Amino acid sequence: MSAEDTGSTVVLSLPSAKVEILKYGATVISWTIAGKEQLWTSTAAKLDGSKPVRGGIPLVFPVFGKSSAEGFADLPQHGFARNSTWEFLGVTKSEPLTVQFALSPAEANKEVYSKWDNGDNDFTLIFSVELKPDSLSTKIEVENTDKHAWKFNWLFHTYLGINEIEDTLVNNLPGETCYDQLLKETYEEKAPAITFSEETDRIYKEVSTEKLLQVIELGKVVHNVRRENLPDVVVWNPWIAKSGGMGDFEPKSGYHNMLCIEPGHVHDFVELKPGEKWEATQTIYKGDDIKLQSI
Ligand SMILES: O=P(O)(O)OC[C@H]1O[C@@H](O)[C@H](O)[C@@H](O)[C@@H]1O
Repeated sequence: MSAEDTGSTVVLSLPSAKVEILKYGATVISWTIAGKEQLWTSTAAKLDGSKPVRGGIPLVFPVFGKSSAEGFADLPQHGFARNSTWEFLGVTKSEPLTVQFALSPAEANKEVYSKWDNGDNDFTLIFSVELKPDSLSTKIEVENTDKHAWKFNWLFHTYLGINEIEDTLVNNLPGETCYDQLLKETYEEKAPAITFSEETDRIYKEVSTEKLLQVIELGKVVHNVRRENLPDVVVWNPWIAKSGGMGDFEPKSGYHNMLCIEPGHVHDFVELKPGEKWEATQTIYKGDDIKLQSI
């Protein structure tokens, strides 16, 4: 069991599992179990801090997508957490092996941070990564260290690795309210399972966190995604044309091998008053049983 700081990354190793976190964005860029990669990261992803990483688990804060809301309109898509270099705080627990990273205005990418309410919001983010033999947990704690209230979105932009998108489905979403970002329409999900045969970009809103999300390939559960305090779920696959237009998306056939299941709080902004804290966790774990949960 070890945690190694390589300078630009932190690598946690157990006998059969490993996770690599880039300090830029505190982005998990690889997670393996018995040598098998569990996430998808583009072979053309920039890992030099020149742009957010295409793949792994980018962190989205303080805005999801673009927003015209006051204080957010000038921010680029998905905010500044994914394009700021976080401070590595070290190992905080050995069993299970856990490390933490911090971001505050002092470390934040000034150019982007200053576009959030004119850089007027003091905050502390603490990001924890916990590695177990068959699971990876990522936890975020957001604290308002300012004298006034402010608002934010949070999202774990998780790129899960799969063998073939057309053999893949996601369960436990029927009956949920969905906003389709491509159709720009809100509807109730009627499909018994979510399947993929074209570009997909949907926000499932206020999905009970009692509901487990399972990624099932040819009848086998390949990922279980558990959420704490993360009511919304973005389901994204860029398919052919969209991935073709992204310079950092390689190989171009990569859309077959990835599916973004992105737990977050994005249907509205969370408001924090001075001194208040908010926390949320995503856990991805292995396990074979299909669990169907009713509405
Ligand atoms: O290219 P970016 O900024 O990393 O965003 C990728 C995708 O992120 C998803 O979360 C959004 O729903 C998509 O609309 C977006 O295209």
